[in-house]
Amino acid sequence: MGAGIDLDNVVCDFGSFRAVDHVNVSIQPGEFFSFLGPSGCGKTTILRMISGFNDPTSGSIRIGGKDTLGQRPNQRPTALIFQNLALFPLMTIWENIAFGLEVRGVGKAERRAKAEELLALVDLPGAADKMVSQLSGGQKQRVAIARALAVEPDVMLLDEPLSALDLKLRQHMRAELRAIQKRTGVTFIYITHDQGEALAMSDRVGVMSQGRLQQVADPRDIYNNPVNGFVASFVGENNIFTGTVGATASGMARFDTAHGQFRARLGETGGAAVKLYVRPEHTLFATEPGVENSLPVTVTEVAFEGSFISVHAHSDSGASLVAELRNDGGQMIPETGQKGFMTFAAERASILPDGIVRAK
Ligand SMILES: Nc1ncnc2c1ncn2[C@@H]1O[C@H](COP(=O)(O)OP(=O)(O)OP(=O)(O)O)[C@@H](O)[C@H]1O
Repeated sequence: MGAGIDLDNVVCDFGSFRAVDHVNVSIQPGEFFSFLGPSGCGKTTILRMISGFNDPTSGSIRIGGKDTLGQRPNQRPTALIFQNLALFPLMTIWENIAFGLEVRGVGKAERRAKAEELLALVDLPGAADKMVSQLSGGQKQRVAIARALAVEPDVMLLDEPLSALDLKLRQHMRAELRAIQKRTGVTFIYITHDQGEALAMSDRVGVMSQGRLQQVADPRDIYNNPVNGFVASFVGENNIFTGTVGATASGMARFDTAHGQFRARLGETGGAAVKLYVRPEHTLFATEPGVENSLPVTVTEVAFEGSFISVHAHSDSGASLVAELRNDGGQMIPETGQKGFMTFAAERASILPDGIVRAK
């Protein structure tokens, strides 16, 4: 069974630069947890601190309830997987997988048996005697995972392990990784800048910006109820309006903009500057105006994307909007140049703080 990990007010400074800024999170035993954020937001630094390759400047990290202070990487129950797999090309697959066991003095028959067991777990039965060069990118990835699992870690730390694979394989490996994690019960901590990957695989996601954890929640909540403009924009697309909050009632508010008055859900704004965010898939094109949240527009482009159709439009007041319509035959698809209305339901639109969570 996997171990839980507690990050308690963790800070990491490189000289005067603060790479990780007061991060607090408890990851549950057996959880698949992803840190998601743009390049340079501090994800790798968090992973390196958990594995023991970097020390926190302040704060503490507990693995399985034990403080890791002073523990070297090889004293921690963690295994690390990188994008660069570093498999040994001159060893067979089973020798690669059993390498960590050999280092620990485990006998050959036992090593071979363990390697076979792990190959079955990662869905590569029969590959034991092949060479690394005979495997595809996705198969090599599975071997790397089997090799990391061979030493029976309580926590697997994965640093963008799928980013070198092509799109189709990456999508397939998402499901594979998730299945392997559930089969083993090992805690997985996954870092990625790919929101689709994080949402598809994780029990919970921690979204980061500039060293700070912005929101920790399950994937649906991250997407449907982002806490601020950074999370809303990093995890998905939006139509965005600037304006000011008017009258409020039961969690909803009027929002006054240069493009008219709208009504939307009011997030935790804390007095900060706000904007209105609505997803393209919650924006509709109609020939008649709706009762509220309806903007007269002219369609500028209709892009066929396969499962959906993107309708780009300009409002008479100068706003640019996008609606994504499902290609299910149930919706009227407008043509370029057509006049009409972009509308959205108030319950699907959110007024959120514009910026990011600042350090305390
Ligand atoms: N050893 C170091 N010395 C100085 N600055 C560092 C060091 N390691 C990381 N940084 C800086 O800390 C910040 C966070 O780096 P980190 O590698 O954690 O980001 P990341 O979110 O993993 O990004 P990426 O996805 O590009 O790997 C970056 O601005 C980086 O330049």
